[in-house]
Amino acid sequence: MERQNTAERRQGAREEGRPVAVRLQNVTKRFGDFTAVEDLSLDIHEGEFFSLLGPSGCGKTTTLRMIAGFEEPTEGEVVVAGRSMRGVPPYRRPVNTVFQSYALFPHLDVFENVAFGLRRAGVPKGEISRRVGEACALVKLSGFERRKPSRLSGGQQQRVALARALVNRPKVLLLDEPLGALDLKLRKQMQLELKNLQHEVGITFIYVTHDQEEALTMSDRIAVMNEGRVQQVADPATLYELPANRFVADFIGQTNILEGTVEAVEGERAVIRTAGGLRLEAVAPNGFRPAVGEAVEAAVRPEKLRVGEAGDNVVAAEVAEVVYLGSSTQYILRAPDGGRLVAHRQNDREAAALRPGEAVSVAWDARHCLILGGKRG
Ligand SMILES: Nc1ncnc2c1ncn2[C@@H]1O[C@H](COP(=O)(O)OP(=O)(O)OP(=O)(O)O)[C@@H](O)[C@H]1O
Repeated sequence: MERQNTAERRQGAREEGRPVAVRLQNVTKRFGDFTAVEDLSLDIHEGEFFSLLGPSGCGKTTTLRMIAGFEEPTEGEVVVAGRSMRGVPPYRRPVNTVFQSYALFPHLDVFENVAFGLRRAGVPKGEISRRVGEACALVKLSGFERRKPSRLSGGQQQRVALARALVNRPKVLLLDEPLGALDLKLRKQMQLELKNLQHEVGITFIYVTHDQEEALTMSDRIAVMNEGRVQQVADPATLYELPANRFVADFIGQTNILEGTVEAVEGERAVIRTAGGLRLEAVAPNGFRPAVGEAVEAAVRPEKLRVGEAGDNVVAAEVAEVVYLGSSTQYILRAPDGGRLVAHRQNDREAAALRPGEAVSVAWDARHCLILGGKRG
C-alpha cells in the first residue's frame, strides 16, 4: 500500500499545475448487495489521455457511466470541471461518450450523422457546415461526407462516431472500448491515430479497455482496476517497471513470480530463500521494507532473464519448451527447485536456438527482481 502511495505521489508531481478535469471522490457504486466500484478516488487532468484498465467485470464501464451520468454513485462525488455532477443529467454534462457499437444512423450520410446533435441544438446552418467539416477533417474523413455508413469500413464508421462526439467540443471525451470491434491491424493503426487526435484537440480522453497493450500504447496514465478497486495509478513505464502488487505485475505484461522467505534486508536489497532452497537477491523499491522471516513474492520480467550469462542471481536450469515468437524466442525453463521460469531472448542470426532438454544457466540482476509486498496482498 505504501508503495502505491509513493508511486501516486511521484505521478502527482508530474501532473501538478494542470487543472483537474474530472475528480472522483470516494465513489462507490452498488447494485443491490453487489459492489461494482468501491471507494474510488482519482484526479484526471485537463488534456490527459487517461485509461481505466482491468479484466472484464472490474467496474471500468460502471465508472465511465457515472462520469457520463448514466449511473449515479451510491456514495461519493463525481466532479467535472470543478462542478459536482450530482443530479446533472447526461446531456447537461460537458462530456461525450464513444461506444464500441458506433450506433450510427444507417439512413443518414456521414455529414448528417456528425451534424445530428448540432441540428437538434439549433446551431445555425453555416456554423454546422464549418464544424462538421472540421470534425471530419480531424478524423481523416474529408471527402466521405456524402457516404452512408453501410458503404464505410469498420474503421471509418468508428471515425464517424468519433467526429460526432468531437463536434460538440466536449471538455472530456469518454471512450468505452471504442476499437473492440476492429481487427488487430486496424486496431493498432487506430490506436496511434486516436493518440495523435487527442494530442491535436487537447481534450481529456478517458478510455476504457481490458487490453493492456492498448492502454500502454496510448495513455499518459492508467488506473489498473480489479474487483471494483483501483490497484495502482501510474504512467505506463512505472506500471510495467514498478508494479505495486501481484495483480498489476501479472496483468501488465508477462512476469515470473518467485515465492520465498526473506533471509536478510539491507537498505533496498533483500535476500530471499525459495521453498526449494534457491538463494535470490531482490529489491524492495519505493520505501516498502519486508521483514526478515516474512513470506514474500518477487517478480521478474521474462526479458530480464538472460540465458547463459552472468548476473546477481544465477540458477542452473533445464530448457523445457522453446516457443518461437518471430522477433524473440520464449524459453520455458525448469529451475532446480522445481519452479518454472519464462525467459525471452531477442532473435538474431548469430544466437543458436536452445533445445528442450538442454542444461543452461539463467541469470538476472537483483534490481530487476522486485519484492511485491508479500502475501498480505
Ligand atoms: N445495472 C447493473 N445491475 C447489476 N449489476 C451490474 C449492473 N451494471 C454492472 N453490473 C455488474 O458490475 C460489475 C462491473 O461491471 P462493469 O460493466 O463496470 O465492468 P467492466 O470492467 O466494464 O467489464 P467489461 O470489460 O466486461 O465491460 C459486473 O460484475 C457487472 O455484472
